[in-house]
Amino acid sequence: MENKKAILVLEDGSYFEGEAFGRTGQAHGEVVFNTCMTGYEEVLTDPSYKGQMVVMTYPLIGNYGMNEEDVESYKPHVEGFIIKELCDYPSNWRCTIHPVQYFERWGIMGIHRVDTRQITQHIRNFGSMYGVISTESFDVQALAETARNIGTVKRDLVDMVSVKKTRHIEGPGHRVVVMDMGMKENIARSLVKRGCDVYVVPCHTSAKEILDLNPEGILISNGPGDPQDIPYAIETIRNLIGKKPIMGICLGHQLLGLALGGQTYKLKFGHHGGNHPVKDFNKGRVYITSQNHNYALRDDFCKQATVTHINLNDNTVEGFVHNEYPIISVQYHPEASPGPHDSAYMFDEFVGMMA
Ligand SMILES: NC(=O)CC[C@H](N)C(=O)O
Repeated sequence: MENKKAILVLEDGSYFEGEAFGRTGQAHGEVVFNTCMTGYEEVLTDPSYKGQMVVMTYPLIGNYGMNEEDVESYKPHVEGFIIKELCDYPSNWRCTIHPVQYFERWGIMGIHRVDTRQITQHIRNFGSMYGVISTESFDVQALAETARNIGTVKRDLVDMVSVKKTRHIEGPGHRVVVMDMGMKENIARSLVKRGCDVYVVPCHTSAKEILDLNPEGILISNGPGDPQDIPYAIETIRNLIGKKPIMGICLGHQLLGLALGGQTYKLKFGHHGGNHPVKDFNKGRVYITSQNHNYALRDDFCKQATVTHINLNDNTVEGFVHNEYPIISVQYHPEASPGPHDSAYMFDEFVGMMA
């Protein structure tokens, strides 16, 4: 692999020099760190990372290559990938493409041979921040200025990753409409595995159009960005509450909370990884969960719902149920991918609500 110099500059002026892989030029986004030890294919292709550059804390990435089955979307969505060491010679019987070729094919910028522990500690201490990866300019002050400006540009990230037209995955069981806010494919797979007849609809679909599909349940998916930036989705969900069983996952969970009158806030550096302990009060058990979010619901979020799950690391809200209607919602990822499968029971509960 050709050794081309690259630099990562954060908005506060701190910088890290390393080597480029994939596309060259410049890439920018919010820099977050992910603590998964495996699962880089799922991380790269999770649409919730739109607008973000991910630092992997695990030091060796790419050792099992890439394949077409473990992805969460047909293409990568990270804006940039920041790693300690990219494996030159991946080895796995399922590997169909080398990570470097994958990055080149999709025009994604990567930087490796940087001290990912130092970057992670910096973000832990000072919070997630915007950053720029560059192979063409090494002017730290100018790049830091560019990074600071990124945060001020508002974009509808959800609209950028949601399906453009309704997708139908036929099944013999309950009809579920998934509001696609940036759905990870394993949500669809988890429903299909349970026999559901799945309609994945674009984020701008109205409540009436959703109800016209005659669903037995509605699932609001994960997705990128700040939930408060998409008032149209909150309005749609408000018009669905009480009409059908609903399940919210991650961004979907935050939007449901907002539709019920709750409030969201931004965490210092978010939860991104496959090792977050969550207590389920109803079951009296602790599950290790897969997580990827920067925002959270306040714990006093509304009177109509009850908090059912909390994160044991920082006591933030991880799930709730509605006090009157069949609505369940979790901040973490019951579909895992990557991460532990402890929480797949949430999909069984959703199917149970529809039965
Ligand atoms: N994975 C998700 O759905 C993330 C939700 C939201 N974008 C957040 O960062 O909190």
